[in-house]
Amino acid sequence: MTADDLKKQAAARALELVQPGMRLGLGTGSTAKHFVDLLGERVAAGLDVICVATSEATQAQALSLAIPMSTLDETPELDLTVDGADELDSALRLIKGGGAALLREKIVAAASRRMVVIADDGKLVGKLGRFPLPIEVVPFGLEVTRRAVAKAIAEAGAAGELTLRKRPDGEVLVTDGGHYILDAHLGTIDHPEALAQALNIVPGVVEHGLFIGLAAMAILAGAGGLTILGAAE
Ligand SMILES: O=C(CO)[C@H](O)[C@H](O)COP(=O)(O)O
Repeated sequence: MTADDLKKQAAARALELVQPGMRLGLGTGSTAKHFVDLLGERVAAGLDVICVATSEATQAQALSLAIPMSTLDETPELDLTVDGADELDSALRLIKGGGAALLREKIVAAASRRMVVIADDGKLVGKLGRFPLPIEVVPFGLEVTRRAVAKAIAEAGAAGELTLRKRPDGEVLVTDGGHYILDAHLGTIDHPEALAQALNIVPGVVEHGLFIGLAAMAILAGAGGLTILGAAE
């Protein structure tokens, strides 16, 4: 079974949580893409839902499948958001933003009664930090912000290189919100809450990829089947 098959299995299990009439947040990335594809099939078969996307890419995918789309301004309270993650631990603390959508992903997750993570079980780690932590920053004053981010990371007891994310063609990546991303290569994050708080107050930091206290459940697919973390309902 391929990693993509596992992602699809997790997405299919998450689809079972969707009820008619629900207001849904749609995540971003290759795993969330499976969920949106499967949801599109259910919508084509008559399921009534209204959705908000976490990225322009997901918005385009959902519209191509004729999924009814809204905005957070029109639909500020969501019942369920289903999204992928780059890493998670057993306390359902996440690193997100590998697909550069962390800002909208966090806003949508926070507007949802319930956030469910779907992933292959290779994303589950004992300690967060192997995946570089994405930190979204405004382009203005980048070097000043980079130094302040480095200081905040050190104060939270972590250390590692900060790299400005580039696109495959070598140009600086610009997010849907018009910002840059600094990836913090930390190796391990011993104190995720402290790091999140330290980053929250750096001027120029728009958002960071530590999602703490947002996910209520994770559906992890592995060779041995599905593992559910958190509250199943
Ligand atoms: O946070 C994200 C995008 O910003 C994604 O959810 C995360 O990168 C996981 O992606 P994938 O399902 O492709 O592994």
